[in-house]
Amino acid sequence: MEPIIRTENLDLYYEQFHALKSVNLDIPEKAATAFIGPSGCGKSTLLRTLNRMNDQIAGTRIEGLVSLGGADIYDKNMEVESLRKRVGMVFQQPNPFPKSIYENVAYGPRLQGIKKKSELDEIVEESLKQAALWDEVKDFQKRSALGLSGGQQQRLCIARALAVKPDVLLMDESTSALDPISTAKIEELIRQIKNRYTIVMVTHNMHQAARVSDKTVFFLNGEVIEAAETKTLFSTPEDSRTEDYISGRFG
Ligand SMILES: Nc1ncnc2c1ncn2[C@@H]1O[C@H](COP(=O)(O)OP(=O)(O)OP(=O)(O)O)[C@@H](O)[C@H]1O
Repeated sequence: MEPIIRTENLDLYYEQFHALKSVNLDIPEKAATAFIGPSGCGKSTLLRTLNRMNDQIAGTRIEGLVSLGGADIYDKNMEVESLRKRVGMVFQQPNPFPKSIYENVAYGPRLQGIKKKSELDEIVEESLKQAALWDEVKDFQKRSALGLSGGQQQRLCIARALAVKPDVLLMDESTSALDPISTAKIEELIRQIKNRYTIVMVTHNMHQAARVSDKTVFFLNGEVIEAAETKTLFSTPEDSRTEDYISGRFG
């Protein structure tokens, strides 16, 4: 699997606190990678470094390299807006705009200058289909997104992220606020789209990582303990700490 994202000797500090310690990691292109590990081990912190969301947290300092398609994303010439277009993000809580279903998805493409209604219609339909929401909302696209269920809102947020055709989709515990049926729908849609997009997901749920990801990365105290093909990591982990974690002995 070809890496699209690479971190080299990546350290991150929140003021004095050393949250990521010399992380060396390859994220394969057009596949799903899951970050697992106990609470506070740095999974979300690393995810946020991949589209520079940590820039917004005062006191954050980064050393080392994060590259996307070979380009250093912390280079002074990197435009953060265009980086975030290429690396989209879906959060734990669904956060649709207080606008119609249609306008939520059309928002990004409009910002990119697409004005033609037929073109926008096509992007909205395709994005809603990819997010497995089209059949449920195609006749109600003018209704407020806030009237959708939590699970539908989360799939709408995924559609909104996909509408700008990102290379990478970051998902930060994107099913943890949802019921099991909504969670299963999102897992299924990840399986459907992961051959077209690079997906990086933080999950507390090891079973979810095993079900949907191709590669799994196990973190402990800000360090990558083990990164391997998901099947290998869950069947024959190399490190005893990985084995203890996946067998439920801690965390
Ligand atoms: N904005 C911040 N300022 C200071 N410390 C922070 C900040 N965000 C996270 N941390 C600390 O960095 C460490 C890693 O946090 P992070 O949220 O990345 O862990 P996580 O593995 O995603 O945890 P969880 O599974 O609970 O979400 C924790 O000790 C956390 O308290």
